[in-house]
Amino acid sequence: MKTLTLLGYFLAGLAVKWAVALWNRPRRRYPPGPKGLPILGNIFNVPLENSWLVFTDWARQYGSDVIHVEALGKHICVVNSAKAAKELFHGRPHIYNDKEQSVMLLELTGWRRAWVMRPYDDYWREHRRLFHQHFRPMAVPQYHPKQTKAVRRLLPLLLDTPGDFYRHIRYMSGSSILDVVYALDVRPGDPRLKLVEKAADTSNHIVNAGVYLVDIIPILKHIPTWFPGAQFKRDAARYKKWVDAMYETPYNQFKDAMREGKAQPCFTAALLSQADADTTNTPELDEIFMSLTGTAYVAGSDTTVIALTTFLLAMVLHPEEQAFVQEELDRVVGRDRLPEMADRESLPRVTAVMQEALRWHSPLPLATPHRAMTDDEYNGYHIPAGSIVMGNSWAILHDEETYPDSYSFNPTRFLSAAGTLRDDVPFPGEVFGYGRRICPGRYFAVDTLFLAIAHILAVFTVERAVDQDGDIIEVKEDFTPQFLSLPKPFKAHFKPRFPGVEGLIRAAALEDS
Ligand code: HEM
Repeated sequence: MKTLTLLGYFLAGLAVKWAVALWNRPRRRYPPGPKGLPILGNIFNVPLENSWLVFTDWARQYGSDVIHVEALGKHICVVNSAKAAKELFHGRPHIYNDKEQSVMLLELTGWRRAWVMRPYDDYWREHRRLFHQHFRPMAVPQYHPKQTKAVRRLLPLLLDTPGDFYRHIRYMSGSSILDVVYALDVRPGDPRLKLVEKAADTSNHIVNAGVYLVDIIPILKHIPTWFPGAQFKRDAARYKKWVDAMYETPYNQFKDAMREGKAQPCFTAALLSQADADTTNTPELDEIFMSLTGTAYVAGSDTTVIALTTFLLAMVLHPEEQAFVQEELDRVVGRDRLPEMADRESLPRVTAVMQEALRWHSPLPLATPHRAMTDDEYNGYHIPAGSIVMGNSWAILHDEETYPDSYSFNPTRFLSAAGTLRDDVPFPGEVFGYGRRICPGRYFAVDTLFLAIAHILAVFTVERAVDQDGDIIEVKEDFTPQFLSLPKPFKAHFKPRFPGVEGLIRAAALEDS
């Protein structure tokens, strides 16, 4: 008992010392933001939902494109303009390309292999270099046949069970990545697809859950799983099994197939054959390759699904924009065949609608948080080393000067009077993040989106569904408020556009199987 009392005094003493040190630390001129409480800072101001909207309002209210809040000694800076994002993330790469290290994600749940979260160091550089070789603009056309196949397999699913469109799109996006990465030909419901979906869901769950106490007090990672309040450790242990299996199982299966001479060309095959024959079996190299291949699925699948679901919501809400794109598809592609990648130059309206869907509501409105590696100054304000620095893509893509009437869904903003793509309205690149950490899968993603949008609008009109009584089911512009933000569930109907659609769809799906 006496020991416990002494321990109590000791901990209380430590807490007071920490609080006094925090209170007495030198005051710096941070970027403006809401005034916080002593010690606790802005802990009660930091928005947990739709934070991009709150940060956008603060930027206006405080008249600064970079704003600052502090919670329990942690500094958070939010960059709300394209100019500041360019200057900081792109212009000062040695400062702003690091990532915050989460104990929950990286140490407890097996996500250490997700190099999207790795620090800005040589290990990350090696991943980035290898990934870029296979996903740069010159490399991605090799994937077009597989992407086209996946999109053409989506069409009969939408025709037969349109009500399940979200599940079908998830299948299309996931299966195309598994095909490109491991040459896996998966059908809906395939256990290999289920495995990666289940593992990927854990990262969404953790990220959307907000802050874990163990990330604030890392020593908690040592408490035993049976301890009261250690639910996070029990969850982490469960997640780790799935996450490890997601990284290891398809990769090891592919290596087995390669040994048996049955491997098909894909990203994993290219990595393995590129490696020096003597070193292919080193555990270090296997770790890097597993990290590269598994992360492609996690980073690329759900983001693409969200972008496509957002596009579908926009089509249901704006039938006139849909008809505008369909007029182009009928004129360029006709009704005797399906669109192809080669049609892209002649389909600027399809590209415009894709860009507008990404701009209107990006899947990651705050991209992913970066971390300042050293102290810095911006516009006379101090940004301390260790700050979390977020690019507010939502604010940048709703800047009225660049995108007038920015809340409206208006694909023609990207088109000239002659109907070509304008080069004075920027591609909404902030959707893919910032600086050296900008999404390296973006060229592949844009190709998938183009193909999917062109195919869907060529054969279907996406419209409001009707209920059992024949009444139209209304749809609202409503998105989930967390980090990965997608349209809240809505109903849509996929109406075949012309007689003969069904034959076209089934023939193409057969051809590509
Ligand atoms: C519409 C689809 C996509 C969106 C909106 C998207 C968005 C993003 C964003 C916002 C980041 C973080 C950038 C930053 O930290 O500043 C990122 C990183 C990343 N993305 Fe994507 N992405 C998409 C598709 C893909 C695809 C298809 C792949 C793979 C084929 C991919 C692979 C990655 C990887 C590996 C990273 C980590 C890069 C690094 O840390 O250096 N993404 N993506």
